[in-house]
Amino acid sequence: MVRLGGSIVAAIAATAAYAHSHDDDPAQKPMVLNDNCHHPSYSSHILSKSPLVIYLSDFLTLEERTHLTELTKGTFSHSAVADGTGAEGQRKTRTSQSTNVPRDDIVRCIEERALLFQGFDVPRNHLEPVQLVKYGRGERYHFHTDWFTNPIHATSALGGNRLSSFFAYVAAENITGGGTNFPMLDAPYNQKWCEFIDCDEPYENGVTFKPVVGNAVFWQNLHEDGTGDQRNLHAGLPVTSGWKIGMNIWTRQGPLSNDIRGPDV
Ligand SMILES: O=C(O)CCC(=O)C(=O)O
Ligand SMILES: [Fe+2]
Repeated sequence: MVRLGGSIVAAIAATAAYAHSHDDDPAQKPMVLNDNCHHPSYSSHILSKSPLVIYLSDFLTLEERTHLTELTKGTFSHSAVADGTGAEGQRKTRTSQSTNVPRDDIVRCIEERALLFQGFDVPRNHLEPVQLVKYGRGERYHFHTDWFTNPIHATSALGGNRLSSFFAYVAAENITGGGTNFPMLDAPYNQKWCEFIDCDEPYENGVTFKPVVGNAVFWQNLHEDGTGDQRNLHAGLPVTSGWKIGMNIWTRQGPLSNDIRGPDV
């Protein structure tokens, strides 16, 4: 294992439970993509180095966004939250609707982009099914971390915990509100960020990413030793008018079974 910086011992301890061989499992082999998978030339801007948070502009093309929206029409249902608070609690915490996206060529192409962004060492079966989340007026997702605090959701059979998250803005219409707020991040100084971040928020509210369609936020959920990083606590702020659709791509520490990942279509 080659590691740049960080503690090798901690890194080995964190990944040992998820050791994998690239040779025998077809799901670990590089994806075979059709000729239509062209990655857009998106830009990356580091927002925070610790925790690692990177803003990606033009991460999704217009064609991909249209396709994702068409593909999932009529399939949304009330979003689940894995915190064991019971159905009523779930409804209050996360009032959005969500759906898993069938993995066709275009979705595989987006998955490949998310994997390549993370280097060359993340096998594709570490990705959860791509999820879309839709919010109408008044809907929100209260403060949470994407990594699971309850170990029953992070067993090795479930691929361990969520190492990283991409949250992309797929669609929005007449939207006010609906930003993604990270209260523990320091707001950056340069005015150029105001294109992507709500610069009207008071400094003590942290960073609120505006729902700019096509763009995405990437962040690391876990520390090097595999424990959860509380600093990436975040919320989908209430949509005050209009609606938005976002996309989650979550990478687990280890492989997920085909049952969980679902079929290629
Ligand atoms: O809607 C947002 O802005 C954030 C959604 C989110 O954090 C999630 O789905 O885990
Ligand atoms: Fe989240």
